[in-house]
Amino acid sequence: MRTFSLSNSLPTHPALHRHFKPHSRQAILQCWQNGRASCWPLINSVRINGAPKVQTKGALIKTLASVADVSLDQEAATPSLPKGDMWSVHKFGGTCMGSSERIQNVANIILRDPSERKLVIVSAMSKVTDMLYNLVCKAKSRDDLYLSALDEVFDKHMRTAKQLLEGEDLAQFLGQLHTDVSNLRTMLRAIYIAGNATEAFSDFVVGHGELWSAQMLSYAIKKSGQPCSWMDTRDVLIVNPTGSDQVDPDYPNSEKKLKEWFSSHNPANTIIATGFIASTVDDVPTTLKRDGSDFSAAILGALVRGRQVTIWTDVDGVYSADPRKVSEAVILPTLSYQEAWEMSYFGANVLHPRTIIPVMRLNIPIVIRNIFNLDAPGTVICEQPIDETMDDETADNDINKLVKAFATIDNLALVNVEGTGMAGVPGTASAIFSAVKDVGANVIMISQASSEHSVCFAVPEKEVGAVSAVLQSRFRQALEAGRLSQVEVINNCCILAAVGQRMASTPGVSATLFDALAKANINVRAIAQGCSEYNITVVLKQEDCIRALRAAHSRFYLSKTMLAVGVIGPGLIGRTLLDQLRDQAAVLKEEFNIDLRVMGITGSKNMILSETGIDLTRWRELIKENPEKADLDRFMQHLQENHFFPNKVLVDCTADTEVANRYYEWLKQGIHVVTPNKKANSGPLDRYLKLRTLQRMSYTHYFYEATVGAGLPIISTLRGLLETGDKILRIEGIFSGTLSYIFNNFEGTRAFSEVVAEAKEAGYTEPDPRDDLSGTDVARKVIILARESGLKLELSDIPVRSLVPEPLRVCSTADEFMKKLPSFDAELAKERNDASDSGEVLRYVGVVDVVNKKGLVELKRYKHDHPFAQLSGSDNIIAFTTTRYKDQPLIVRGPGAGAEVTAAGVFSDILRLASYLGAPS
Ligand SMILES: NC(=O)C1=CN([C@@H]2O[C@H](COP(=O)(O)OP(=O)(O)OC[C@H]3O[C@@H](n4cnc5c(N)ncnc54)[C@H](OP(=O)(O)O)[C@@H]3O)[C@@H](O)[C@H]2O)C=CC1
Ligand SMILES: N[C@@H](CC=O)C(=O)O
Ligand code: NA
Repeated sequence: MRTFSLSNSLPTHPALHRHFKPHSRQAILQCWQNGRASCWPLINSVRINGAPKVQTKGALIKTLASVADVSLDQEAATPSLPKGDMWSVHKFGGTCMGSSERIQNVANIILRDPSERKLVIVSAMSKVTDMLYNLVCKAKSRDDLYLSALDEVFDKHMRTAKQLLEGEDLAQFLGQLHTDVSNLRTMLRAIYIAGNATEAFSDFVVGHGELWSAQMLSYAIKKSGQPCSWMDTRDVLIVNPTGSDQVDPDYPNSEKKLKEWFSSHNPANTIIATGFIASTVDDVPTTLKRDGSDFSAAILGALVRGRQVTIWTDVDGVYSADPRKVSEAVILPTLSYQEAWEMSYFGANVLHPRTIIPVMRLNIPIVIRNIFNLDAPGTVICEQPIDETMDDETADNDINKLVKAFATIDNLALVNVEGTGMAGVPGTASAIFSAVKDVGANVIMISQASSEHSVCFAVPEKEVGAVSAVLQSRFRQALEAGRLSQVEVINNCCILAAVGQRMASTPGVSATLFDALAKANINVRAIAQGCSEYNITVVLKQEDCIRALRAAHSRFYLSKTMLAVGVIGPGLIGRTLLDQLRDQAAVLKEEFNIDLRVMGITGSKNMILSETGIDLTRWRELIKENPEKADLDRFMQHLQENHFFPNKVLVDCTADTEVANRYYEWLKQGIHVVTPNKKANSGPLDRYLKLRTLQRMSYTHYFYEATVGAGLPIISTLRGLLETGDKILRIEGIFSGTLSYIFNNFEGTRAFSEVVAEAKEAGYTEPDPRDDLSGTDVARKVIILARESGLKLELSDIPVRSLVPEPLRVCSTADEFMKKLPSFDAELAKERNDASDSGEVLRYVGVVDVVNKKGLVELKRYKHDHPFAQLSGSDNIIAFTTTRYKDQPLIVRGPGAGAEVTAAGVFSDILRLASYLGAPS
């Protein structure tokens, strides 16, 4: 018993009142009043009142010690057993005991453990239990091969022992092995003759694997000079069978037997005990069934009141998600018993729930460690662990820390029983589930909305046929009478569960989970969360499973926003963007928690794809040296099928209408779109409206800032005005970087065609400069802004003044056009000179006249002092006249074309997307 005395100040100590609920306070005070009396049971019954730092019983005692001068004395836990806290309990599974080298390795680990007393539970050598079961099967089916199979078992142990042991120890072990095997031969012969074996017979045979491995390990330790005993746990562990494949430990009888064993054996301080095997109260050999050795370790750990139980496996600990599905999954340093329990249900590599119960009752920590990686500290499972890395306030506020882990269950079906006749009718749920029970189906989750019009539940897909049939027949009358409308089966479902004890009572956790799923465009079919709040379960489409797991994991656990990017059109803008992404990727990852990966690059002829992200320092070589034939369908599919990244974006850096026509399909599939290509927003109005409607209805984003004024904030400024309730009256300006450059530099000293060639060279023009000179590019921008302002205009509604000489409109290529342009220089020179003669300059302007619902594009003359006459380079200038900006328009001005600024505009749309998806902004 632990006993302690408390100072006089305890009853009034503020910490006592702050940290503990009334009944706990009472228990503590009772301890205090009893002075050195037996307080541990009372302390054990104390329920912790969410006191952030006082979350384990150990921490409670420490807190009491600090606030109230508690002095701790420790006496033996059980009079005839060595003191509880001295015992360090280990369990080594079959893989750890797989060969002589591995057994020696286990011995070394035990030898290095400095604990005063060690209790080590071992499984049979790997595969031996199966070999032994197989012997029984063969004998039962009168297959003579059981004899040679028994020889194999014998040989395996003899070989191992010979490699591991020597001298007297070896002789003793082999002597025992001979005796056991000859007994087994007799027993198997009896089974062979009877053609049958009782469970006790079978358990007796199968238990030999543990007997031999425990003895070998015990000799190996002794060989190194440390005294060691071995324990046949059939002498100690008493269990009661409670059904097929299940037993309950009989603690009082086991404790009694354990004390007797200690007094009769007077064992060494290190004891190697057999896992898996036990006896019934009638002294019949039996086993602990599935996960038996873990269970043995937990029961024995509890019986000796161990300090901790270490379960040695071949993984570094418990992961935050299945690492085969989420490569960013991390090892959890701590888990509460309840969390481990939840995780184990979902098949995580943790203990079976029943193996947790014995130690959980006594708050003995379980440590999961990797025998093949001793440097890994493993995962500690204990009563609500304290995360020492964060202070209480952060812990409470940080939603990302509240969810510990995520898990999934595949191949489920949802059954939805629906109808108006269910509401307020007691017994409906019971009738449904008793029918389900009758066909032996396992109900994995249940959900019923409070309107009571439907109950839905998930079962393994392979069981749903039987469930559906039994419900149809059991509820035939109700279905025929219309009280139930349907028993619906939804196949191809899976479950995603978020697990974390601290989710309890914390607002925002489920919102964050659902937000992450919505942003990854994942539809949730059903939801369940018990009041314990340890687990939020959502049912999803099977095909979304891994994507959902990754979206949720990255949102909560890594708080990194992962975005898979597909770049279409590595021309001037596309390649500049790729270079900017290359230069900025590391900073975004480290400082902004945004993980951008370019998963594919495609031009019109060639493409390259990657599963994990293209090396952007080498993409030019890769696409030249090892390309695939370009195929936009496959390109999109590649991005879509990569479940690794929950969020995907296609960046269209072409000027192609065919590519733009695909945005609708991409958005519909949950792929975000970012583009500087004007074709979609200035194409047919109905197509544009359909696209915008779809995008507004979904969580999928479509950004196109660079379509007007390149990197200048034109679209976002306009949106800001509209969204805050301003009314746009007129938008007017110089929207073409090319035409701006041309007229800023066409000053009479150089030919028109020469200046056009310069603009093309500088990267201001469209792929075909005729798009700029014809006024079409300006008209497209006018249309984009007009539509954004609510006008329903078509491109053909905008009259344009084309600067492309009539005969050159038919040139088949841009190059041909550029070659022929000089012969038409005289025409524009005249127009320029006329303007100059009257003290004016030429400027190509666009206007969105919202008041009169029209747009226009024209070549106008301006006086030298007009702001439009003062531009330089490729400057755009855009003036917004609005209800709020009426006397003085809001003006945005700056370079409106060019590779760097345009690519930066596209890049900043990608980052805006990342921030919409949850990245810090
Ligand atoms: N230049 C600027 O200042 C600004 C440009 N923009 C816009 O940026 C976009 C790109 O312009 P820019 O980089 O100059 O053009 P480029 O001609 O340099 O590049 C176009 C790219 O698109 C590719 N491409 C064309 N059709 C397809 C297709 N069907 N499938 C896949 N790839 C295709 C081409 O590939 P391939 O070579 O294999 O045919 C090429 O890589 C245009 O929409 C333009 O309007 C917007 C604002 C400013
Ligand atoms: N060619 C365009 C590029 C930007 O959209 C221009 O010159 O403005
Ligand atoms: Na812009």
